[in-house]
Amino acid sequence: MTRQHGQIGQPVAVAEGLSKTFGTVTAVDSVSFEVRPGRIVGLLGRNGAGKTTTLRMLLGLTAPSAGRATVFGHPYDELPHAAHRVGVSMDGIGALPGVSGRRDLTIWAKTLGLSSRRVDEVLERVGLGDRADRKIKGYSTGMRQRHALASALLADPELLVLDEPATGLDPDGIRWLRTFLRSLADEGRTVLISSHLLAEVEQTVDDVLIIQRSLRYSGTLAELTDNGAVRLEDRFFSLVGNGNESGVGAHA
Ligand SMILES: Nc1ncnc2c1ncn2[C@@H]1O[C@H](COP(=O)(O)OP(=O)(O)OP(=O)(O)O)[C@@H](O)[C@H]1O
Repeated sequence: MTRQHGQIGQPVAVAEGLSKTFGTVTAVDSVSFEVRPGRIVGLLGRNGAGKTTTLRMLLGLTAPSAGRATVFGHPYDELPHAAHRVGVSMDGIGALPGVSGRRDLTIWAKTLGLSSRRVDEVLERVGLGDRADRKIKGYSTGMRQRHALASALLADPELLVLDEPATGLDPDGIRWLRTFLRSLADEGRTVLISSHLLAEVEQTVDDVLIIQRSLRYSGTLAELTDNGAVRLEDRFFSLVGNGNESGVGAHA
C-alpha cells in the first residue's frame, strides 16, 4: 500500500452537519464526526438508524440534504483516484452473480488497471483461493462477504468502508473477520464498518460512532466502556434508549 495521505493524525473522513431527509422521514440529522487514520471505526445503530445512509453520503452515492462529507479532504466525487484510495463493500455495489468470483474480480481489476496477479493475491487473502472458480450465485453468505472484501481490497486502498460485513457470518467467519480487519489496520489502513452486532464490534473496533438519526457518541471504545468495565451493549442502550422494534443484538 502506498500512503498518499501522509500527514499523521489528519482525519481520513469527516462528516460536518450531515443530514438526509427522504420525504417526511429524517434518516440522518446533523451528524458530525471524524474518522482517524489507522483505526478500526464502528458505526453502530439499530436497523433504520441511518448507518447506510451516512456511509452512502460519505461515498457520494446519496446527496446530503444538508451538511458536507469529505474523504481525504475532498468530497468523494472530487477525490483524485477515489476508486484506488477507498475500497467499498456495500449492498448494491454488487458482484456479477452469473460469473465466477475470479472472473468478477478480474473484470473489476481491469477497470482499475490492475494485474490478474492482484486478483490471486486478494483471493488468497480472504481465503477464497480454492473456491474462486465457482459462480457467485452459488456462494454461501460467508463466501459472498469474503468476495465483497476481496473486491474492496483489490486496489490496495488506504480506507475501507464496509457496510455490515459481519452480518450472516458463522462463528468461524466472525472470528476470521476480526483478525482480517485487524491485519488491515496493522498495515496502516483505516477501516470504517457499520454494524448492529454489538458483541462482535466490541471485540473488533478501536473507535465507536453511535447513531440514532443524530450522533449519540463519537470516541474510543475504551472511553465508552471505561476500559471494558462496562459492556458496550449497556452503554449503547443508555445512549439510544430502549426501542421496542430494535434490531440490535448482542449476537448474530
Ligand atoms: N432511498 C430511500 N428512500 C426512502 N427512505 C429511505 C431510503 N434509504 C433509507 N431510507 C430510510 O432512512 C432510514 C435510515 O435507513 P438506513 O438504511 O440508513 O439505516 P441503517 O441504519 O443502515 O439500517 P439497517 O441496519 O436496517 O441497514 C430508514 O427509515 C429508511 O427506511
